[in-house]
Amino acid sequence: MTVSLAKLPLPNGGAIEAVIVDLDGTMVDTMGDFAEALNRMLADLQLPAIDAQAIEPMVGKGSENLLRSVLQHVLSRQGHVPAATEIDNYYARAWEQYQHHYLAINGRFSRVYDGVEQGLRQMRNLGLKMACLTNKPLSFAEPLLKAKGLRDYFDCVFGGDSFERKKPDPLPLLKTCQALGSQPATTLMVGDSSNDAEAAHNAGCPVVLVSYGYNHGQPIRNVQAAGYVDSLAELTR
Ligand SMILES: O=C(O)COP(=O)(O)O
Ligand SMILES: [Mg+2]
Repeated sequence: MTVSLAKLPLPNGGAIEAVIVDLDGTMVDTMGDFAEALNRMLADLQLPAIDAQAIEPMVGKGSENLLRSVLQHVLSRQGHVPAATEIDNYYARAWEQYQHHYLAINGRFSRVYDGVEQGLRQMRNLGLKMACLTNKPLSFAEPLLKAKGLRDYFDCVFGGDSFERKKPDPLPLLKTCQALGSQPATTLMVGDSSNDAEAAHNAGCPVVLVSYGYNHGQPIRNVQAAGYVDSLAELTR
């Protein structure tokens, strides 16, 4: 089933008044940036490299979770599972190096998915209020959106460190609705993962998922949603 904004079943037959769009895996394919920044960081720490395929299922729950998963992966050897304390020993330096490298390469190894600009432009033309809500730190998200020419489509942008908790907690969605001045029931979340869907369900927002994103390595159609699209441009058809 594909879906368009005009056909979304909403309570009381209401219409969508606002849209909240996820960033990684929904608007921008950032796997190249993640791989580059993480491998530069791992080289600094004199740890083995990791390939993009192994990184993909780790993306979507913010940088701290990503770094801990990557350290866990590269510190695991046959017969050795790293203890939490072993990961802790690397964490502070890993975060510092990762931040440095990510900001240096941000956007250079990533690309905007087909249909994103068209979809965003059409949603703006419909007069919808629009926010970007990502689990990426805000200091990574803002320059990436600017570099890709996407920042000006949004009334506001929030990152994984903008609020007390991240998606899948509903708090960031509720706070974003507040900032937009919209009701959750008429605010559509557009994302690529169960993380986005869970946050939306718990916030009372309808959710549509893109078919091409990351979703922690799991098939996206196993995640409950009002619909699935192959391109953001489909939303306004
Ligand atoms: O976990 C991340 O860094 C990015 O996640 P996003 O899919 O919420 O943009
Ligand atoms: Mg995502």
